[in-house]
Amino acid sequence: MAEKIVLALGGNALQSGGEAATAEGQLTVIHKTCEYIAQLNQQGYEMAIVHGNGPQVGRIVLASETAKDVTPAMPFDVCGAMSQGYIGYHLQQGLKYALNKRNESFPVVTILTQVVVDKKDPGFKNPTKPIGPFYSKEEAMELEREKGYVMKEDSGRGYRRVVASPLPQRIVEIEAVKELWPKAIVITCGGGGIPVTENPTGCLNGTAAVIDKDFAAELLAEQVGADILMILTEVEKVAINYNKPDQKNLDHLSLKEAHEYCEQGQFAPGSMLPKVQAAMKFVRANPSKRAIITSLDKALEALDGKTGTVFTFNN
Ligand SMILES: Nc1ncnc2c1ncn2[C@@H]1O[C@H](COP(=O)(O)OP(=O)(O)O)[C@@H](O)[C@H]1O
Ligand SMILES: NC(=O)OP(=O)(O)O
Repeated sequence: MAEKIVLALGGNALQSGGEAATAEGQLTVIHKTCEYIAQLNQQGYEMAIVHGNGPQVGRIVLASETAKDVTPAMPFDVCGAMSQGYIGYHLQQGLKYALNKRNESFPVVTILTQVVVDKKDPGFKNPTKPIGPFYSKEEAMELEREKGYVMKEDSGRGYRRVVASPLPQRIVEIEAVKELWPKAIVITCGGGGIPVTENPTGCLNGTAAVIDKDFAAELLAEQVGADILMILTEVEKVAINYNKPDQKNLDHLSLKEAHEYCEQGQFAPGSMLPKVQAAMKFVRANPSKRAIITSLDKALEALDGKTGTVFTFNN
């Protein structure tokens, strides 16, 4: 039987580093990304794709705020929905092209996905999710003063606006995902899902936040019974002493080892830490399964056990 994979696509799979997040730039990068995904499809894996949206939703929010004198600014959740729509559209186009080249006519579908979060999630009081472009320290301080943004340094790459990132609790469209999965490559929970809260009558309301796509991918992987959670980012392996002379890249992490390294602060919050935590959560819930963190171009090799950092429950 085909193995089921949930793929979480990081920023570099959608946009090249440092460049402005233009639609054209994104489509060019996505075409390359889709070549790798089509290879996985060719190998017979059943896949769902979850993608990030930090740069995109940040720019949509900025554009909307800038245009507020001519048309009312869009609420944050609507900006999230717009980012799901346009990234999904690009992935559908890129995947169709890559599959056609291989004479495969597999359907590809994007599901606009809402994800329920808890109104009382502590994430609402402590913004951590970086969105939009990078700024210098001086620009960041001015934005804090002028617009009331919360700005934070992002992994040595510059300053970015940070917003609330509550944990995903429930995927509203999960039944549709399960229905479509065997018949199509499903793009779902984009940008971690459109964050909504649920009132006691079951009514859903959009909320101002950006859910972490690695945590949403993990929740999805659990709910569809995926065999593998694969988190694709810029680095081939997770490291300890990252960016230091004694950096050590890791081939394998048991739950216990990963926990110890987290305690030591080896993984940067807002970048590698949520990926490691998502991988740990998946293997804790599925002790016989594995999670992998690697780069997009190494995905196939990592599935063959040749590279990447593999997380398992035990050693
Ligand atoms: N311990 C670590 N091991 C490897 N990479 C790390 C580590 N700590 C921080 N990083 C950085 O985290 C980045 C991944 O986070 P990020 O760029 O936010 O993810 P995404 O690909 O989802 O956009 C890596 O490219 C690397 O620069
Ligand atoms: N929503 C989200 O996690 O986006 P990034 O992967 O771009 O941070």
